[in-house]
Amino acid sequence: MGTSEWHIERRSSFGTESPLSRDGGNAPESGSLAIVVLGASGDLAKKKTFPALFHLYRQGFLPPDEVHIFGYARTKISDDELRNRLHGYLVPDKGASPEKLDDVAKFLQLIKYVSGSYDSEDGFRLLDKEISEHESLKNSTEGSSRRLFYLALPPSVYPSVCKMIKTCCMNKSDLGGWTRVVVEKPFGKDLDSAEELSTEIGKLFEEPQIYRIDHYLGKELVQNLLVLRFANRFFLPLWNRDNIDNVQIVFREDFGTDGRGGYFDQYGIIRDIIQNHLLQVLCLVAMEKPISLKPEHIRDEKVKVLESVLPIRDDEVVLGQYEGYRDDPTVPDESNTPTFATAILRIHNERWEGVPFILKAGKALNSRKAEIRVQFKDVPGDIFKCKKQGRNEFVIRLQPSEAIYMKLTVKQPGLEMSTVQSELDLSYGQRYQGVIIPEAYERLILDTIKGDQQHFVRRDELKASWQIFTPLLHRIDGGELKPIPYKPGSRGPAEADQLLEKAGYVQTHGYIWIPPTL
Ligand SMILES: NC(=O)C1=CN([C@@H]2O[C@H](COP(=O)(O)OP(=O)(O)OC[C@H]3O[C@@H](n4cnc5c(N)ncnc54)[C@H](OP(=O)(O)O)[C@@H]3O)[C@@H](O)[C@H]2O)C=CC1
Ligand SMILES: O=C1O[C@H](COP(=O)(O)O)[C@@H](O)[C@H](O)[C@H]1O
Repeated sequence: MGTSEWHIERRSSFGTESPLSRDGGNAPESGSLAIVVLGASGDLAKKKTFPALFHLYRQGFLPPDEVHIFGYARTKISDDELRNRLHGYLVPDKGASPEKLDDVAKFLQLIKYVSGSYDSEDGFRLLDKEISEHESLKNSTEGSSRRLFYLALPPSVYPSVCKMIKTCCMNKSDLGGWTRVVVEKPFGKDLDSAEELSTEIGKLFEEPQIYRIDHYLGKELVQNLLVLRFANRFFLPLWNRDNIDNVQIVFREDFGTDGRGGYFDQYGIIRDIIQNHLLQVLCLVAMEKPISLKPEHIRDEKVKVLESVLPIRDDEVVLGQYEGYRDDPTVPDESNTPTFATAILRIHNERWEGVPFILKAGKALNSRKAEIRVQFKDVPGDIFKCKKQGRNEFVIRLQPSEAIYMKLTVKQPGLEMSTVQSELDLSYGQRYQGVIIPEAYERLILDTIKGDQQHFVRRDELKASWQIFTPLLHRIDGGELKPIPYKPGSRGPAEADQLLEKAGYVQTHGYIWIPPTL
């Protein structure tokens, strides 16, 4: 089965053949695989990349007779020191069984560490030597070597690191094989810098070799969006401006920048969350049906949506900054960086004309959640006076407690004929008991090994997304727009709720969805 088809991943076998996803049309799906985590000493590597690799290993996707993992960074540490640093992040479940602990030890033995700089050949030549040694030990005769470079690094070093990989570390085999690079967000700071970065990397690698990761595309319910929309008759006729009043895509965190203030202050909430994660979700909610599930067909439709977005109006933006944000010593006292933003995007096409897409993200708020909330218009000719109960809503809770629920009006059970708002609820914890939902990074790294780019951002998508936000970001950077202070632990600035109301969102009072407990 090809990776371009919708399928359930086979847990027992490693890799599937996909003519479409091969880099050079000749990529082997077995043989030695070197996974190199650059920036192995950093936060992302220890919290996400290595744990994701560990989970893949435990499920049999990284067979030890084929795979070796390399950490690379400037910090001078030994193999064992890196392993010790990672150890605590590899046993997330409390009271792990002795077998699981044994898995951790075996996995850690697959990791080797190489220290070197990001802009000189010495370190990368050493890395290449280590990879080649591993390949000569593990390469199977019929297959060929595969090299995956994961850049868990600040984007400022991407160009030099890519150049070093290209100069020193490419896959050597003439039997095919491949070299792929995974780059983390943020890809640039605005349209020009993103294009510059893309051009520099594009001179070194072909687009099928570049995997721009956006981990929201690896979340279970984000991956479910196309199925929900295009495999259900329910939604087909309703999913348009005639029935939908407004759409909210919301990200909330109940903690602040927590030790990442220095990084965050250079970017702000729009570059950190909205321009990438929330906009990717918007694409999947708003795009037309692709002609097939081939990655390029899906990505073509996403680009069309992005290119249909109208310029953002200043009066449809509310920015906020939580009180205490500037207390972080790495944040300048005069920082104008928003830690909260609500922005309305308007899609100028036949399906969505007039429907506000409200993107909202904030740090240090009163709760942690990410969701898509599709609010329908009022029922015409309402004989039940439903309006007082609230509108129909279709909500996709991305996290925590993954769920899909539909708010609808029903008869209040009992003798009286009165109406009440209730819900049809598909809560994953209850419906899929015992099913472990894979971590986004786990799924996406597996896709890079398989050569499936469906859930990665293509260069033209990236460009179109920066085109939407760059004018607004430049006005914020220039101090023309100022964030409104808000209390940590609150809903954010009250002005954001007023904007929502102005955009047509009608809040349901007296009803709250509570995730069912088992
Ligand atoms: N952390 C997170 O939760 C997330 C991070 N990301 C992205 O992933 C990438 C890595 O993030 P994260 O791990 O947090 O970053 P870190 O700041 O932890 O940096 C990773 C490693 O890069 C090296 N490094 C740091 N600063 C520099 C510099 N100025 N020049 C050269 N090397 C440097 C350090 O290794 P050494 O000094 O040993 O070489 C460090 O251990 C970034 O692009 C980030 O935006 C994306 C989503 C979430
Ligand atoms: O990319 C980022 O995402 C995290 C939130 O990810 P989640 O999967 O926990 O929702 C955010 O905290 C961080 O600021 C941002 O860089």
